[in-house]
Parts: sequence; C-alpha cells; structure tokens
Amino acid sequence: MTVRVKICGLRDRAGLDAACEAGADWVGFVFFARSPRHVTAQEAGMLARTMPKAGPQRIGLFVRPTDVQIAEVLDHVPLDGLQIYDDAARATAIRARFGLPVWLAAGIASRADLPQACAVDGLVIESRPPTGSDRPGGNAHRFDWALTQKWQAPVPWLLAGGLDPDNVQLAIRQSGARAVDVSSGVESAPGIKSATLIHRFVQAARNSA
Ligand SMILES: O=C(O)c1ccccc1NCC(=O)[C@H](O)[C@H](O)COP(=O)(O)O
Repeated sequence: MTVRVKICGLRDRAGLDAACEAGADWVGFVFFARSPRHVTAQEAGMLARTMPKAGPQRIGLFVRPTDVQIAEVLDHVPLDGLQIYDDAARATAIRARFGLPVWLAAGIASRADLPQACAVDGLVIESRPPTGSDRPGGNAHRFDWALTQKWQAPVPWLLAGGLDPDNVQLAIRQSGARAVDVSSGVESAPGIKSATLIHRFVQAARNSA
C-alpha cells in the first residue's frame, strides 16, 4: 500500500510548487504566530487558491484556536481540513462547528498516550515537544517509532516529528505508519523549505516497502 505524505509549514510559492510537483497528498499552513512557519490568512489564501486542481489537499494548523480565528482564516483560505492542537473535546466541537475534516494532534511519550477512541477524522501522532519549546509541533523531535506498532488506531493516522529523507523509511518500517508528515526535515533553515529535500522525502516515503 502506498504511504501518503504531508508536507507541512509551507510559506512560499517555491516550497508549495515543490510539494505539488513531488506528488504530496497534503500540504499544511501554520496559523500560529510563534512559529517560524507562520503564514497570515491572506498569504495562505494567495498560495492555496493557485494550486493545481488535482494537487494536494490543504490543511490548516491551529493551536488552541477560537472559533473566530478559524472563521477568519476560512474567509480567506480554501482549506480541505484542519489540524488542531487542543484537547479531543474541543477538536470534536470544531469539527461540528465548521463541517470540515479535523485531525487531532497527539503528543506521544509512551504507549499510554496513544488515543484508543476519538470523534475526529484523523490523528497526527507526534512527539511531545522538547523541554523549552514554545510550540507543540514542528520541533524536529522524534519519539520511539516502535510505540505505534501494535496500536489499534481508531481512525487513520499520520506519523510526525523529526522525520527526514534519510530516516523516513526506517520510521515507516518501525511504526507501521501508512502516512507521514514532515516540516523541519525538508528545510534548509527554520521556515525555509528545500525543493531538493521535499522531492527526496516524498520519493523515500513512496519507495518504502
Ligand atoms: O511547524 C511549526 O512551527 C508548528 C507550530 C505549531 C504547531 C504545529 C507546528 N507544526 C506541525 C508540523 O509541522 C507537523 O505536523 C509535525 O509537527 C512535524 O514537524 P517536524 O518535526 O518539524 O517535521
């Protein structure tokens, strides 16, 4: 089965074009001011509206958002889904309020952290942020991939956190993931995507056995 790929934290045309050309399944826009990958609704709108019709789905990332913040973004950006950093009940409420697919981001340190039930459309399973980080994702920080191996996931899920073109095949083998999510690992500096690394990452994920 083909492994699906999300390239997250896109901020400019070159990065977005590379993700589309490489055949990514999803691209992510980060609406969190403290992130080096932050985009305004206007910037993301310009990018998202000019993507190929059969291109990747557009996912908006929000950290503990208010309904007003999400609504303001949706006024400008045609999003296909929302990735939410908040508790599960809030993610479910956002899904009901906006009628879009919602992925809940879950920070994992041990097997006990893996959700056994949820009322959202997908889970992004990533490492807990390292001590001192002021953001819940995009930290280039990995967890023990074997933790998800025998997990009976309640909904489709993506593996995230510290992936790059050189480790993604091992991560897929060890975790059993059928979808992967990367940001830092395809950058030449924080917030600056590398077309070469994006292509290498997508190719490596697709070619994993
Ligand atoms: O990228 C950020 O700065 C960010 C800030 C706040 C919430 C989420 C954020 N990013 C999430 C992602 O890019 C991915 O879902 C995932 O965490 C992968 O990150 P990385 O370890 O950098 O590949």
